[in-house]
Amino acid sequence: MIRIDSVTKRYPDGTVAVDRLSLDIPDRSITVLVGPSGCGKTTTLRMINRMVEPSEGTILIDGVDSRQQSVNTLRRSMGYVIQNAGLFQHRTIVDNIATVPRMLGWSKDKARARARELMERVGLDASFAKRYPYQLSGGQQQRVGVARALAADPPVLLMDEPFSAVDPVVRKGLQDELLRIQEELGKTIVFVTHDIDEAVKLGTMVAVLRTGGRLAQYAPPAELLSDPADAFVEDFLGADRGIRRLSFFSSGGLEPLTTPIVAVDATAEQIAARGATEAPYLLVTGLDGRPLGWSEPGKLTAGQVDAGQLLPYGRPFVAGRDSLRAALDCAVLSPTGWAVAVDAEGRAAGVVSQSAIGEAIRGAHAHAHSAGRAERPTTEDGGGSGKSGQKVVR
Ligand SMILES: Nc1ncnc2c1ncn2[C@@H]1O[C@H](COP(=O)(O)OP(=O)(O)OP(=O)(O)O)[C@@H](O)[C@H]1O
Repeated sequence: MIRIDSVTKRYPDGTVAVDRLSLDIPDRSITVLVGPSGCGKTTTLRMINRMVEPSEGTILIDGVDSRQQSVNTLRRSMGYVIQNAGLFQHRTIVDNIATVPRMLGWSKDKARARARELMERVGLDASFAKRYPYQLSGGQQQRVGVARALAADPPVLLMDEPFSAVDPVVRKGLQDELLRIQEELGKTIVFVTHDIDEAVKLGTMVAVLRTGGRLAQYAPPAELLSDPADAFVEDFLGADRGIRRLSFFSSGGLEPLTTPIVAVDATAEQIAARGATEAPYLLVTGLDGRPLGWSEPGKLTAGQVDAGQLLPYGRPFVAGRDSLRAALDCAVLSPTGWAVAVDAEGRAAGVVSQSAIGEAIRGAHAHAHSAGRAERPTTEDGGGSGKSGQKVVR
């Protein structure tokens, strides 16, 4: 564990960048420092590897004052990733990644073999090995930056706004990749961002800092969203915090109705029987069980279903795996107001009304309230890093 114990940083010009900050950073998880520009995030991160020395207070690594280690030993145990990757422009990708192992005295072959292994781990094609950084996109360069930081297998990774310079799609890919790497390698990651969505998606714990380097709140993301400590945190979380909180609730409690589902080859009797359900529309599926679209019961004729005439079913959610937020989104975007649930193979598993989702939301809130706070799930496209809880996709 990294313990930041009542640490203050006062720069020579008198600026107090960090003010009596105390944080316990758990092992093998992602701790995010978030807050507005100038609130002391970078300074805090740099005090962990002693690029900046605290003016007061101590930083303990596994119970030992970080000042008791040599700076070199300390930094070797901490990979460091910055915005724009900070690659050596005159070195090939493979040699960029091999930098630290080479510094540690590994042979060129061994260091390059390690670098190639890491390229694969961060999702970089082996054909990039001999290229130079300028021949890679921004997102690819960031992957190289992550690979380079991981090269000597340090237990800790310090990441300073590593993904802020890339577009939202690439950024999402990099975030997902980081969650996957974290799950596989179990690193202790301290991650700085000014983007609260990124913080909520990646953080096991999130520290919200306010200007002047003071801690506003330190909590798991679900708790941050449900119980912001004060108006500053609430404001920083933004207006749609209620909706975003639904990302932490599983859709597993929903009970999709199967009766309004008819196969494209259904008989007149089957259509008639299905038409008598509580759903105002029928979901027509193909012979493979995948949804094709919605139809009013009276408009379906056995043997003559025209898929082109059906109402689009929108984006389905995977029952039990996706979150209540995803289910609600499907219902809101569906032309019928009903969400389509599918199984992991994409076959229709049932349909859910907005009011059923509303009930599930109320139930989840009540449960979270009685449990003290919402459980911290892991998510496929965000929200977690492989700890306890159910897989929920947001
Ligand atoms: N070397 C320095 N000398 C004096 N003041 C500094 C120095 N480095 C940073 N500061 C000040 O300390 C405060 C915190 O800076 P820091 O870079 O830690 O913030 P930050 O939260 O990372 O900001 P940003 O999100 O804009 O990167 C700012 O007011 C900054 O101007």
